Amino acid sequence: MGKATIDYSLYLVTGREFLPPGKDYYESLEESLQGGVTVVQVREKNIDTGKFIEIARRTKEITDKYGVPLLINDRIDVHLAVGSHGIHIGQTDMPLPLARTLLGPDAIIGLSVSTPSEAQLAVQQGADYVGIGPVWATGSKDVSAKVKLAPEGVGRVLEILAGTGVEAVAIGGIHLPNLAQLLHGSISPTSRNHLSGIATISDIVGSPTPKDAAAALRAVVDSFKRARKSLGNPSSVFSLSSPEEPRSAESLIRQVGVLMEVVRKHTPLVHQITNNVVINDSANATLAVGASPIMATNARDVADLSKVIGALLINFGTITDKEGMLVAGRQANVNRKPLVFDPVAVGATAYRREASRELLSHWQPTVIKGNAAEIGALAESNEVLSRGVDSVGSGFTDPAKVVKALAQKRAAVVVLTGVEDYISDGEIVLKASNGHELLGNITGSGCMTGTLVATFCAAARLHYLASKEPFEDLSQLVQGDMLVGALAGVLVMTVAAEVAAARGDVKGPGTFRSALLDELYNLRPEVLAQRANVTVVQV
Ligand SMILES: Cc1ncc(COP(=O)(O)OP(=O)(O)O)c(N)n1
Ligand SMILES: Cc1ncsc1CCOP(=O)(O)O
Repeated sequence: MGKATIDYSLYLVTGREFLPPGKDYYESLEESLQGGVTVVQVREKNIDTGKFIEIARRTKEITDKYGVPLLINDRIDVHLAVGSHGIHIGQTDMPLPLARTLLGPDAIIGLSVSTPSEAQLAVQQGADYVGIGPVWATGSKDVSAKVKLAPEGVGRVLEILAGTGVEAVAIGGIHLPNLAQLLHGSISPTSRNHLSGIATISDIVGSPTPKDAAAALRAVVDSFKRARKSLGNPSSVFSLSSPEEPRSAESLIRQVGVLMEVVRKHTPLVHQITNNVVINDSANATLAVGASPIMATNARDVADLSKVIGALLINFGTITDKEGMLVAGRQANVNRKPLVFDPVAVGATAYRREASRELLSHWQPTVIKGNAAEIGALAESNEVLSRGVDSVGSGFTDPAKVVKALAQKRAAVVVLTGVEDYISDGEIVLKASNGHELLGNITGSGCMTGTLVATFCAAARLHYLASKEPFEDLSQLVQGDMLVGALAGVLVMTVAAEVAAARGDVKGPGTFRSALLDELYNLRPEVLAQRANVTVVQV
């Protein structure tokens, strides 16, 4: 019959034990197919062969009715007995070459992989597709001994598969609220390969309304795939929001001016979970540029807030409320609000490294902002070390390359602060050379920059939504040009600092600190445009 062509967009793995009480398996299956499931795998772990064959046979009658391919978990005999399209096997099941010999070239054979080397072998051995996982913890299978890949780990596997023709679905703990994070965060850093779809048990099987559950997941996956296809293969995840103008330094500076006006006109609410040292200065900086700060940290508070805020800043300088950070960030993704992550001193302790890993596997940041030591730690470079919250040494040999690579790896805009600031969305790199050395003499100036980046990312989103038909990409985590938002935060802070430092009444850090607040308040787009020193760096 020839090999089936499979659309892997929404892959249902069955699990009768997860059905809601009273829900019939076949009824649930049929509803999920009506909702848009594109491929089904019958997975039965503790069942007699006769019963397995019976379930697979009846399942096939239903999948055939909807023209959806059927695969069988592990069991070649059941596959042969019911004439399904193929099998899915794991690393400890029958070896793939042997399964291929037994089944012939036309059978679909999928293999579970967790690492790039397993993916490499899957390609060599002729797998048709791979199931990459577990992405997150799940109640549907005991994966306690397995590394949870998170979107970034899925991306590392996708890198290996690029150009091989082997398709990939991710599996494990995938639900509607983390789906967009997974799809975007797993785009592979260099080749920009992406998932063909997602596999799930409980999100569909556990639902009392599987048709709706499947339709909701399918809409996000379809939307993501459509957007990736229509854009070719852009290296910036934010290119999905198609920049308004060519990205020259002049046009970007002009757009920063527009965002300054947007903030003053719309006063976005900027939710900040930040450290004890800078709460007051950050709130005042937000007010000074015309936005409104809210500094809630409690997990019970932050979910409701997410619907009304313009953007979220998560600065983990004193990591007092990690639960609040986890919930707020996830909600920002769900509500498609910009999320700025400031991983203060992330390289300084094992606890911080672990906390950052946990946060970044739980949500997808829009912007990551840090000094050289922090960016170095996230980029896994040991070129720059930290001493407490500060960087030591003279910085990266090639900072532009580091920010661009990290932006690609993390599918986020990356801002590296220092004497010169570097900003990249993974496509272009900007160098901004404003600021004043007095910024280094007041505590929290880096944190305030993070605050302003969040503020202007909120403005970038508002500007986008007001100026165009919002594009219908349900999988897109944010709408608007976040590169411009990040640049605006950096420029407003550093240009205001220059103006403040030049004032006759500024005698040192104390007077500078108050003058800075005044100049943030007084700064106008024309002055910013005159002083902004931005260049596009070729990498
Ligand atoms: C699509 C998909 N991906 C991964 C798995 C897991 O398969 P395996 O590793 O063989 O584990 P069990 O399913 O047998 O517990 C899968 N079933 N489907
Ligand atoms: C079979 C399997 N393999 C890796 S995780 C997993 C379970 C996926 O179930 P859920 O979608 O409910 O997390």
